Amino acid sequence: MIETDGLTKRFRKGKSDVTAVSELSFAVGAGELVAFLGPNGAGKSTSLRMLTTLVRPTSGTARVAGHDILRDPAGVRSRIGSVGQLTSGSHAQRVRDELRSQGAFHGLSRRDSRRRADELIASLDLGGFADRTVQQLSGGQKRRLDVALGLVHAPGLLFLDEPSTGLDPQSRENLWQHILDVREQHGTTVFLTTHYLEEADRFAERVMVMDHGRVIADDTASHLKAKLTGDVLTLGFATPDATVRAVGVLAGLAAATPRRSDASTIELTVAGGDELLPRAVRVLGAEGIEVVRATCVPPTLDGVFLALTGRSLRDGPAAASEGPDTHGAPDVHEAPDADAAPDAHAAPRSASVAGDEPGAAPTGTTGLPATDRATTRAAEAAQQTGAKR
Ligand SMILES: Nc1ncnc2c1ncn2[C@@H]1O[C@H](COP(=O)(O)OP(=O)(O)OP(=O)(O)O)[C@@H](O)[C@H]1O
Repeated sequence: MIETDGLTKRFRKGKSDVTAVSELSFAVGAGELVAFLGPNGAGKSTSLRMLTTLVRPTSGTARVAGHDILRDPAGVRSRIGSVGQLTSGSHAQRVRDELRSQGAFHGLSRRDSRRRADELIASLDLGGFADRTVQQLSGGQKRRLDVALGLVHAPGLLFLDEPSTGLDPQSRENLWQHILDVREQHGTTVFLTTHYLEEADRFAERVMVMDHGRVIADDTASHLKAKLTGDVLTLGFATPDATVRAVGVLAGLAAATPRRSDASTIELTVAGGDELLPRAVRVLGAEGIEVVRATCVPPTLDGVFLALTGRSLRDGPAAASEGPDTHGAPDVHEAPDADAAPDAHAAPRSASVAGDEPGAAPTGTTGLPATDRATTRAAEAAQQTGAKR
C-alpha cells in the first residue's frame, strides 16, 4: 500500500534549511494499522503530507496505493482518504448533504452518493445528527464526520493526522471504535499520527517512532517494549539496613542492576517482572528481609522513546495529556508557495470556514512563516474536501 524510498523534505526557514524529514524508507502492507509517533516537530505531518501529495518531497519518492506520488499524484488522491488536523465539513451544510455532495464531487451518481452517505451515516453512527449542520456538532461528532468524508469514495488506504487530538477521553474512545469497525468491515489500511501513546499502544499493530525527521524504531508496540525496556519493579523495606541487604539479594536474582531510589526503596527494570516479583518476595523473606510494599509497572511506549533518545515523549508540549499543538488554520488570503502540490492551493469552499472552526488551533502557534503555514494548511483543507471544487 505504501512504499517510500529515501523520502526527504527540507524547508527554507529564513537563511537556513530545516530538514523536516530525512531519508524515509519503509513499506506498509494492505490492511495494516500503523501509528506514527514522535514529539512535536519530529516530521510526522510532513511525512503524511508528502504521502498524500500535499507537499512535494525535496528528494526521494514513494508509491502510495499503487501510484507514484510524483508522477501520478491524481492517481494517489483517487485511491486514498485523508483526514488532516482541521475539520473539513462546511459550517452551514447539513451532515447528510455534506456526505452526498462529497460523493458527487468524487464522481458518484446522485443515487450512489445518497446510498454511500446512508452507509457512512450508519457505519460511523452519525444518524442522531445527520440533519444538523456541521457547526452544530460537538468536536467528537465533527471528527467522525471528517472520517466519513475521507471514506466516501471507499479508499483502500486512509491517512489520519492526529484524529483524536483535543477530544475528551470518551469521544476519543468512541472515534477509535468507529475507525476499528470501518477497518474490520472493509479491510482498510490505516496510517495515522498521534500524540496519545496509549492509543498507539492499544490499537496500532505497528508503531513507527520518529525523531528529528528520521524513523528510529519500527515494530509492534509489544516488541519495542520488550526489546528496549522492561517492567519496573519497586520494592519497599522497613529500614535502610534491610534495603542495603536486599540490594545484594536482588542482584543475584535478576539480570538487571537494582537501584536504590531512596533509603528504603529499590527499583529494577526487568523483563518478566510479574514473575520475578513473587519470587523476589519469597527469597527475600527466606533471608529474613521483609518486603513492606511492592509494585510492578509494565513498560510503556514512553519508556521506549526514553530508551531510544534519552528524552521522554511526555516532556514538553507533545505530552499526551495536553491539547492539540497544531500549526494553525489556513489563512486563505495568503499566497501559496512552491512547496504545495501543484493544484493544492485552489481554495475549496470550506477552506475559509476551516480557519473559523472552534476546535482548530489559532494561527501562529508554530512560528512557521505565515505563507508556509497558509499554504500547507490550505492545501490540506483542499484535499480534505476532496474534489469539492
Ligand atoms: N511549511 C513549513 N515551512 C517551514 N518549516 C516547516 C514547514 N512545515 C513543517 N516545518 C518544520 O518541519 C519540522 C517537522 O514538522 P512537522 O509538522 O512535520 O512535525 P510533526 O512531527 O508533525 O509535529 P507535530 O506533532 O507538532 O504536528 C518542524 O521543525 C517544522 O517547524
